[in-house]
Amino acid sequence: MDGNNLSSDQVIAEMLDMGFEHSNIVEAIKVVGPSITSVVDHILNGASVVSRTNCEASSSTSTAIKSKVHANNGEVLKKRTLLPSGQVRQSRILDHFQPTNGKVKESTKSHVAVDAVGNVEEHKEPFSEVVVDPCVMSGSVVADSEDDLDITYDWEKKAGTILQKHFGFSSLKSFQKKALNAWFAHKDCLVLAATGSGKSLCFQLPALLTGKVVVVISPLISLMHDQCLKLARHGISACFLGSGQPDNTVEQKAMKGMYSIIYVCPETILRLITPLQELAESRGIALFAIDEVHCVSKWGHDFRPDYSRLSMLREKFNTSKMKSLKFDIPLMALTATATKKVREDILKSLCLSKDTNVVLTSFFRSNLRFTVKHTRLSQASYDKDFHELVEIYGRKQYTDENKRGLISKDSDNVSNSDTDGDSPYNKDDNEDDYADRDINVIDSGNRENIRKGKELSVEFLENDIDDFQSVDDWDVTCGEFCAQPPPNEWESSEIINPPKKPGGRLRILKEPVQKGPTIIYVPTRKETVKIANYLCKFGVKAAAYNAGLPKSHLRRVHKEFHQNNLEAVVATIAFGMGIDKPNVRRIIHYGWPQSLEAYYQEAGRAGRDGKLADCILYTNLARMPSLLPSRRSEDQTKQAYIMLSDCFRYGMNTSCCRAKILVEYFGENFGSQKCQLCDVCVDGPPERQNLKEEASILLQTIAAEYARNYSMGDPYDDSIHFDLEDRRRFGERSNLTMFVGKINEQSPKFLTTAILWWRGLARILEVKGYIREGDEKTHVQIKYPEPTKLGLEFVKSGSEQDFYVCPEADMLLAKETANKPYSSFSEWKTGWADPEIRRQRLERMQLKKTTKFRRPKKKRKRNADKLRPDLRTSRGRLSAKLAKNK
Ligand SMILES: Nc1ncnc2c1ncn2[C@@H]1O[C@H](COP(=O)(O)OP(=O)(O)OP(=O)(O)O)[C@@H](O)[C@H]1O
Ligand SMILES: [Mg+2]
Repeated sequence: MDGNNLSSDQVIAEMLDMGFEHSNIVEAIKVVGPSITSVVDHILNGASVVSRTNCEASSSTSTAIKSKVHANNGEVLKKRTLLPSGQVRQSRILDHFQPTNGKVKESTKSHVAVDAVGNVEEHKEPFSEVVVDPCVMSGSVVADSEDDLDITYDWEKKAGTILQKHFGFSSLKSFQKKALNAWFAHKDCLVLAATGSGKSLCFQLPALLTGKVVVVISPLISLMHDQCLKLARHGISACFLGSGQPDNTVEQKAMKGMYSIIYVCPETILRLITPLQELAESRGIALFAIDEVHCVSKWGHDFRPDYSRLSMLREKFNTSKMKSLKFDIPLMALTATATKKVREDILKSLCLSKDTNVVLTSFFRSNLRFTVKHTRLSQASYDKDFHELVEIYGRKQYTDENKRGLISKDSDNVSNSDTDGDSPYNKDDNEDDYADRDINVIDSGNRENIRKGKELSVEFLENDIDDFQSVDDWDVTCGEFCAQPPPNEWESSEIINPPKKPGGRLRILKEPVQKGPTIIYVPTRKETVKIANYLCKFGVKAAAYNAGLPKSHLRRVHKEFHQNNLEAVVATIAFGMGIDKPNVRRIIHYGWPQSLEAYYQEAGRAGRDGKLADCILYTNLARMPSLLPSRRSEDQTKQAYIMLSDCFRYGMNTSCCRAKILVEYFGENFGSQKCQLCDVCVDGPPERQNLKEEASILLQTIAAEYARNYSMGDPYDDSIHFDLEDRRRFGERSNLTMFVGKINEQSPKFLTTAILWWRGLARILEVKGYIREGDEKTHVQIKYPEPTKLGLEFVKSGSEQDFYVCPEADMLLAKETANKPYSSFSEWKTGWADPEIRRQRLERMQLKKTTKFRRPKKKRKRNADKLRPDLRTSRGRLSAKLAKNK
């Protein structure tokens, strides 16, 4: 069967069956072409050059060769000890680093085939994988300990060559070296490093260094797909497995060792344990990498139940389970967003070994400029909030041409005849039927695909959120990205400090960021469409992205975004993890994120080229955030509230560097450092105010209630809380709003101070340890305040103690709006007791009423004209009804 007709694929498969090393086969094919005889000769005879014309051999040679191989295995398979069962013992990582006299084979430029679904096959064309010269390797003595050779130096040198050749980078970052050192020492490793710092390289290099396979567990198909395509660009063979993989031969090929890197979703890997064990015994598995490992933890922001079953990997791929292994196959777990609690959970849930190395780097991203802005988050505020974006992208005119940008219809003009049932956008299945009606994501002319009455409109979407529970939820196999790397990609992709300017980093805040794409994150699907619609109207090339949209649309958005054809993507969290586009200049969160983990993860999509990028959180500071619906246990709900509360406090902060809050949230000590870029660093904190009077009155009111309700025991004892029985006895407890009501009754001075302001003060008192939450439920902010011992002491001290604090954002907002006419519901609620405010408001209401009711009257008249005269009055309608019933 050997001959010129055999494909590289077949030759590799045959020879893997014979027990040859995959890397040796591939290397030999590159020299002698796809012929079993020539490849075997090449390997066995020390790389003697066999010309392609001599490659012909009959298929019968195959069996003969097999026996020859086994007879000669002393040469080729010296480093693979044959087990009694005939299995080949998997070599140690060290075996791949015998001194090679610097001989790392130069190979031709890669020609890696990428198929329609993004799998990258290495055996179709010669490809560039660095392999150790088989002859040198087979003749060398395997060193038993790292001390015998300068192995560390050796792998670093090789890694350097690979890095330069495949990725164009000059050196490894220090955390990458540490992670690789751990892997090299056969140890498990937990890598915690900032978004965009280059964690992927830590697990991609082992495949190239050893010629063995690396298996990467990843939570999203779109993410796996994206990474496979990137690897293709770098000449590395990879594939992804899971429900999103339409080609069912890929799995078989992967299990035969035909790809260097296998991406797989957690659900699928659990099914593949046995074939993977076989793979470990044939080509060998260098490493299991678990990317986005925070998904393991219930306390993280993206819990995925299937991740928690990955402890199976430690159980099934160790030396006691697999006799052919000399060492347990190392596990490498990686994330950019894990708090201390989550880290502990990861170590425990994955059953990582006791001597797991934890590689922890700074989470600080020095080129990200964080800002929080207040807005009402309504359609009415889009003009104010997005005018900058419209200006940046330079098309301010609303034109019909612009209108076609993304989603053809303005939400205001949606025809009610387009019922949900008719809309193609409600049908996720059979999406290809609708491909031609797809949403026009960019302004590329008057495409036929936007048909009258079939366009996407806000009405077609529920006010749904994207909740992330399984790999299929956001399954977007994106097709091929043809994006070329930007010219200086290699140089610019290091995370660097923004350029130093005279005047220091503070000056940079005043500078606009360069032009480049923007991602706007919103909580609901409906808002993605509304805002994208709005931006398109002003000529911004914008697209909506949420898991409810047809997959063909999502694919297009990915593609156009990566090809720099889109200026803004308005997305739910579905467009988050793993987006690695270097030039994203702006991440806008329009509404409260659910946690700081999610926020930092999404913000981490910005500025991955190291250049200055903006991360702006627009939110209504007058409103407390609420939890978006999701499946949660009671414990998880509590945790979700804690995370939401941390996020809320981040937004309310006015005195601490935002980057400091963020990195310290992940357990990093930022010390007295400041980012010098965020709004707080640049604007400075607000003036400190002595709020002793306000603090005293609030504490007194709370303490009075506490003393009244709690008649037994020592009120100064902090351990005493109201239990449920107490509550039953004394009725419902007073919440903060009731306390403020009491203050208003007692002190007219505070009549105009909004509850919004008191809420801020209550948070400050809580942080200072003067009050605590009296409810066993967790709330976004203190709701049922109880005094602590410290608080009661403060009350006792009368007005002796000063109470200097920086007002929080809601307090500033409350003061700012106190003298303005009411503008929002929350402000409307306050101030009615003040006769002057009441008079002004009533006057305004009267005025509004008279103008408002003039128009509808006309309308009613018009409608009335259409009605039969006898039905115009209720009496007429009643008699008509009675007549009908008769
Ligand atoms: N040693 C290096 N030198 C220069 N650039 C590097 C190096 N390693 C990785 N990079 C670049 O860093 C960028 C981000 O890499 P990667 O996607 O692995 O980040 P990540 O840490 O996984 O981020 P995330 O947490 O967001 O997934 C890539 O574009 C990559 O090319
Ligand atoms: Mg990553």
